[in-house]
Amino acid sequence: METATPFVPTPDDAVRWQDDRLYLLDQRVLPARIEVLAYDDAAAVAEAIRDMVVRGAPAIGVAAAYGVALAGRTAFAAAGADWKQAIEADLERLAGSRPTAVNLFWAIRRMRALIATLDAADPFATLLAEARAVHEEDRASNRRIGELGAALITAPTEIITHCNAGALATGGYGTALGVVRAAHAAGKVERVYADETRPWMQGARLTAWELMQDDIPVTLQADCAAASLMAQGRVGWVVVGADRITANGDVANKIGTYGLAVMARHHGIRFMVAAPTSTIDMGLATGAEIPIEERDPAELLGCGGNPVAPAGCAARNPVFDVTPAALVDAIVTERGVVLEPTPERMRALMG
Ligand SMILES: CSC[C@@H](O)[C@@H](O)C(=O)COP(=O)(O)O
Repeated sequence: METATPFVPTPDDAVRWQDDRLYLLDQRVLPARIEVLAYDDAAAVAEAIRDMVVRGAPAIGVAAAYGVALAGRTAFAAAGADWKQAIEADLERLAGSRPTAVNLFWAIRRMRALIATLDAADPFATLLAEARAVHEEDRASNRRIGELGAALITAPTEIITHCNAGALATGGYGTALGVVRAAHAAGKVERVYADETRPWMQGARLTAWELMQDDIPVTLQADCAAASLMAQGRVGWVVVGADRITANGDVANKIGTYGLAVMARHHGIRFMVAAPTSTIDMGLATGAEIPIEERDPAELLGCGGNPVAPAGCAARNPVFDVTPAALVDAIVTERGVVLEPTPERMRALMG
């Protein structure tokens, strides 16, 4: 992996295949630096997912699909006709990179299903075409999610969003921010409040950056400022993305989302989850079964390299939480909208 500048990236280029290489916009250093890293092998892509060079559930899935294509290229170069055995270690590496976003496992399963149909010939072109399809389909899904989500917003209003569920977090356009983009184009967004999203600051570093590039009015707030803003009565919707939605409509998303949903219900504010169906895991009955990633407490104990807590202080750093379906007003997918999700309504959506 190396730093490369073959193009000037926009938020829609967080993941890009070009010149037979995978390029990832390094989300760890935004917005201070706009840097693109180049990847030629799956092990490095798995590391990029773990280290959050690329993050956000759909973007992780898209990057993993390209990672499988790279793995196929490496496996055929090393083992020729025996490439199917040789590719396994890389598939495991990719699957082990992060535990919560189900799009990762969805993408690997889709690539595996294709692998099962292939013969001993060089698989690279076929795997790459599938990865490109995963990428294109995600972009198209987000456009549709944007339209459907914006249609639910019936009057101009202020919106709170949490973390970053924008172009950067997807194959392009965004899920929650796709809804915001479409609603803004329709004149329905008076202002977006971006929670800063401790400890990784996706709201401050990524969402504020994306929305400012689109000239969508955005105000950054500390996570703990959301309740007092809601009490002022101008916010009509909370719009967030998801990392995994279970068969009953429970939603895992960035830590702090659950609290926002509780506060939104208290204030009579509606709560929208925007996500492609690749984020829905019908194999899990409820959110209690979702593996929640715990990251290094160092992410919490320091900020930008500066300590913010006493040395030796114990800390917990779960990076996702589960919002119960009962607090969700709408799940918006490319296949349609589920209002007040129940197992029956989720089954009807997923067929
Ligand atoms: C469209 S992205 C949806 C979610 O993946 C997003 O809200 C989120 O929680 C991202 O978490 P991250 O830890 O930055 O990968």
